[in-house]
Amino acid sequence: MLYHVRMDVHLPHDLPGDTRDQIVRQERDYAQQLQREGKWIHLWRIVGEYSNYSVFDVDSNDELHAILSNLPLFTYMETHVTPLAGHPSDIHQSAST
Ligand SMILES: O=C(O)CC1=CCC(=O)O1
Repeated sequence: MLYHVRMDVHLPHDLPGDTRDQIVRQERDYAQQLQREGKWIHLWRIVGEYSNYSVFDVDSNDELHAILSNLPLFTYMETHVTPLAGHPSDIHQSAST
C-alpha cells in the first residue's frame, strides 16, 4: 500500500543546538534504515520550507502509523497522510480502476 505523506517540521526556537543536532541525526539514521528496507521509497525537500514530501510503501495503516510515530522528530512535526490508489491512465502500472 502506498501513502503520500507531507511532513512539516517545527522545532522550538529555544531547543539547545546539540539536542537539535542529535534528534536530526537520529531522524536521518531512522529514515535511511527505512529507505534501505524499501518502506520509505521517496523523500523530497519542499523548496524553501522545513518540510518534505515522502512516499511510503507499507502493509497497513497501522504499520505507517507506527513508523511515523517512531520518527525522532514526530513530536515536532505535523504530518498529512494521503493513501494512494493506482490510476487507470498510468502507463507504468496495470491498475483496473
Ligand atoms: O528534514 C525533514 O524534512 C524531516 C526528515 C525526515 C527524514 C529526515 O531525515 O528528516
